Amino acid sequence: MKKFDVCVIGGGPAGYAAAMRAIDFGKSVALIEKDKLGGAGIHQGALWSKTWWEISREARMINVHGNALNVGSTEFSYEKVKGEVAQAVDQRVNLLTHHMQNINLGLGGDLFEYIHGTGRVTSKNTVEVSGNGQDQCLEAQYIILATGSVPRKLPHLPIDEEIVFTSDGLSNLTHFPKSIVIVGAGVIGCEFATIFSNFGHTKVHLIDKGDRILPFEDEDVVKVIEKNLEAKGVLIHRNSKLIEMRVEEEEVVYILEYTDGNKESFRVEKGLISIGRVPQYDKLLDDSLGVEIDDRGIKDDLTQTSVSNIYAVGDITADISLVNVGELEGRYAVERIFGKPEQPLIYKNISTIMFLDPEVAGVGMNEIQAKQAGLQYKMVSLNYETISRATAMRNTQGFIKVLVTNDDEMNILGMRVVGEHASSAIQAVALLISQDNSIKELAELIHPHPSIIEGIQECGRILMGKPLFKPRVLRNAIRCQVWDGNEYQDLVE
Ligand SMILES: Cc1cc2nc3c(=O)[nH]c(=O)nc-3n(C[C@H](O)[C@H](O)[C@H](O)COP(=O)(O)OP(=O)(O)OC[C@H]3O[C@@H](n4cnc5c(N)ncnc54)[C@H](O)[C@@H]3O)c2cc1C
Ligand SMILES: NC(=O)c1ccc[n+]([C@@H]2O[C@H](COP(=O)([O-])OP(=O)(O)OC[C@H]3O[C@@H](n4cnc5c(N)ncnc54)[C@H](O)[C@@H]3O)[C@@H](O)[C@H]2O)c1
Repeated sequence: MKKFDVCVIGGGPAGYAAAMRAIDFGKSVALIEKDKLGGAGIHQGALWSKTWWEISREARMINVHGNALNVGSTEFSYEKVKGEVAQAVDQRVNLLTHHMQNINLGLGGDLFEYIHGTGRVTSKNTVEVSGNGQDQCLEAQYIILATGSVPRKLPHLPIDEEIVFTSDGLSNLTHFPKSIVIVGAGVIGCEFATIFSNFGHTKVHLIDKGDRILPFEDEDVVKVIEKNLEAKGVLIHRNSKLIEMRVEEEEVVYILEYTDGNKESFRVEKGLISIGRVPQYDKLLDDSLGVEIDDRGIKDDLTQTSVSNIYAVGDITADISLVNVGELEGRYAVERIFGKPEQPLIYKNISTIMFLDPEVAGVGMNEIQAKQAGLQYKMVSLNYETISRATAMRNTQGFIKVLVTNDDEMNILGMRVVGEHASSAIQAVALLISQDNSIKELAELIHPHPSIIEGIQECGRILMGKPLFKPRVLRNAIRCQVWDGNEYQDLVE
């Protein structure tokens, strides 16, 4: 039986990051992957969907600016776009593979081994690997579970991955459908509504069980996204509930019931179900192990499960499903096992981008979360029209919104940026949040010009009462208020 210091099950972002960090400690590590290296970080997930999004944006630009450039209307070839996306995926897998294949060079021993097969933890220190024609059993001092998540399904939704898809099966599509209904208007649903509507070949219908799209995001953010989706012909179903969905003559028929009791039936070519993801641990653990599991998934205390040498990282822990969080947890678990973690595992400064139209970047709390936490906070919101980079881009749609503590310190609680280059604005604020630091730090820091991040600097100056643009003059572009637990009060007269 081969022996390793660590056995990592799952070769997605969390597992890969854990394995690579173990090598830094000079530990022997086996990385087991049952399907495709990279997991949802690459395939049918982050990289794949972002490549679709990037190309769809270019398509949209060509369509929008076509007249000015004398291009006229353009048909985009589904096959060619799909081919380009496949190349992006291959490129990334090739990089990881090359890196993995050469990782032992110069280490003075074979520390790393990649094993293709399905892993199953049979005892506290043993893992069985099957399905690759060479079943084997490994012994490991520590085991890290990183088997990710899969799309959530419900019995009344007829998912067949041919007519009604999840994101996992969407690459089976062979053409831009004439119409598609997307059930679940969260991150995946709205990203694909953006992608399909950007190409302009598909009529998109969008449904959520919440009373609006992106129900977990602030209303001002959602308003901009809704407006742009609807401008591209997306039908957002409101005040209604999906009561039936079926496949009929190779098309999707669905019935909505409105709040007034009326019902309406719709027929579209395809369906996409994006109602969340669930952790994947089916048949992963022998019952005798006693790893504690609750209705959300495997229970962990800062990545350690109830069995002391078994750790769980990434989507399997059912907290936050993001590549950066998976990597953070994977690295943290290994540092905790073999040394002292360099940083505590904190989630309050996790940053995200939602790839919509325009992009939405977020770090820390939004207003919904701050209110749920019962906080009083100061809020400043600054429209893109005040930022000269946005003027230069000829696109001033969007805003920056910063939340800070309602005291003299004004420590940053969170930020949302909606607009072009939104993601460029996140890093500095993420750092300040992790340090429990104040917006004042940014107000005095010299920023590059012209840049979107100058808008964050201006937010700081507004809160400190020394902005370039006076809120009382630009009332439509600047809001500066305090939420006192019950209502907003203007901070500038
Ligand atoms: C459509 C879509 C778009 C997304 N976009 C973004 C984005 O833009 N940004 C972002 O940060 N996140 C995004 N995510 C989320 C992100 O992809 C996941 O949070 C991340 O991939 C989780 O990493 P993981 O390693 O925990 O799991 P996964 O990536 O799911 O990897 C788990 C791996 O484990 C393997 N596995 C499972 N069981 C076994 C077993 N028994 N033995 C061996 N191997 C096993 C699986 O085959 C898989 O390769 C997106 C997800 C989806 C679905
Ligand atoms: N850009 C990114 O970072 C990115 C992109 C895609 C996915 N992801 C990750 O993947 C995860 C999964 O994405 P997702 O969009 O599936 O989940 P989600 O939690 O973002 O959204 C699910 C949506 O489905 C709705 N819903 C739930 N049950 C429903 C039902 N029965 N009928 C109608 N609507 C229903 C919810 O109200 C919610 O709005 C996300 O939480 C995110 O962490 C991240």
